[in-house]
Amino acid sequence: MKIIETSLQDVKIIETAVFGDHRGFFTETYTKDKFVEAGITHEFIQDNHSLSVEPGVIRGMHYQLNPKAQTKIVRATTGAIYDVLVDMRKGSPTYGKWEGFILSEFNHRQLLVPAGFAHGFCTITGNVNVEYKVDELYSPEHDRGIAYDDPDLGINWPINKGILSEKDTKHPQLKDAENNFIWEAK
Ligand SMILES: Cc1cn([C@H]2C[C@H](O)[C@@H](COP(=O)(O)OP(=O)(O)O[C@H]3O[C@@H](C)C(=O)[C@@H](O)[C@H]3O)O2)c(=O)[nH]c1=O
Repeated sequence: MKIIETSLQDVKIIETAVFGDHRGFFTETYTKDKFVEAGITHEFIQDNHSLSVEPGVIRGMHYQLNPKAQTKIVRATTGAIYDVLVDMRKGSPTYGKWEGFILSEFNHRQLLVPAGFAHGFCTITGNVNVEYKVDELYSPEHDRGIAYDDPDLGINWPINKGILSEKDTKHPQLKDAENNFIWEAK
């Protein structure tokens, strides 16, 4: 298993060994011992799965407030997404910064999204299945978002006009968002 650091503090790309043959491939997507050895020690207690039918669907930018903040491990099992994270942790060296990552059925990459990051993605193909593990249960009372098109963030999405849920058209900018995250050095 390979761990690749990113420009965002504590965000990591995970590459598991993929064994291809004439039938297709096999990979262990989550193996507790290997992940713990790589420093990913969270207890993942819920698995999520979404389907986005069209290219250009944007879901985001989502987070849950403490004490229900979630660490996530995200992957695309069909199609491809441009997955974006924003560091919302006050005091973090990368506070207010964003980075985008291609996650696809072809690169098998998974992304570790630490608690305190807003997370969202844009589908760049049709029929995109995204699956992710979380270490806190869904809590509608703690569920929050920031605007995917916040001009202060300037996220460079791969499309001009996304297909969004009604909820996702109404999020505040980062500067006006409810935010109780503090970065802690490891
Ligand atoms: C996230 C979630 C939603 N739901 C319900 C609430 C709602 O009726 C329906 C659809 O919810 P949403 O519109 O929030 O789904 P979606 O926009 O796909 O939300 C997801 O977006 C990505 C980017 C994330 O990072 C996730 O954590 C999550 O916020 O599913 C659950 O029951 N459990 C969950 O864990």
